[in-house]
Amino acid sequence: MKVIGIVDTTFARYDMASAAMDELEKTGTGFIFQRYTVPGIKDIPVAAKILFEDYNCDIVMAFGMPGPMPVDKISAQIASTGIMEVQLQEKKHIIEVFVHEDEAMDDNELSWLCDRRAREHALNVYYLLFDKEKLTENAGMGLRQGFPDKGPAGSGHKH
Ligand SMILES: Cc1nc2c(=O)[nH]c(=O)nc-2n(C[C@H](O)[C@H](O)[C@H](O)CO)c1C
Repeated sequence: MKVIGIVDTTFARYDMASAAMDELEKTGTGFIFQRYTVPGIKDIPVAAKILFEDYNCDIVMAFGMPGPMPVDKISAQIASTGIMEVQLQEKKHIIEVFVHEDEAMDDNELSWLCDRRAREHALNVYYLLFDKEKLTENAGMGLRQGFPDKGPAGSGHKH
């Protein structure tokens, strides 16, 4: 039985964690969740570390929403750096699912984007845990989580 850690924030304006857990439950079995909600993105790294060390998580999904102000962008950079550090310390993945509030033009698009990105990254987590070859099949395919995929570049050059 694998343990999937879920960290999310009260700062975010959409419940991405519930969307991801719903998607994972539709996709397969063989895992349980440990959820840990913190105030904001800078609180995520230590929450993820606690989930790995005290709750035996095998992988963590980290959901956060940086706001639109320069101070929020700096907070996102700090949070990401901390998340990287925890991944290297623990030798385990943290899939960072951040939606910047200014990626969307209005609240409707924001909620749509959050839901899509959370669900698509939930599938990535499932594959990382149970079916790694599935991701290799899609290597170089220009996949995006949320907005439409970009697809592979060109068709002329083959290795
Ligand atoms: C400026 C700022 N911006 C954000 C943000 O854009 N998104 C977010 O989730 N949290 C933000 N926070 C809160 C911090 O991440 C953190 O929760 C507090 O500093 C308490 O440790 C802060 C302080």
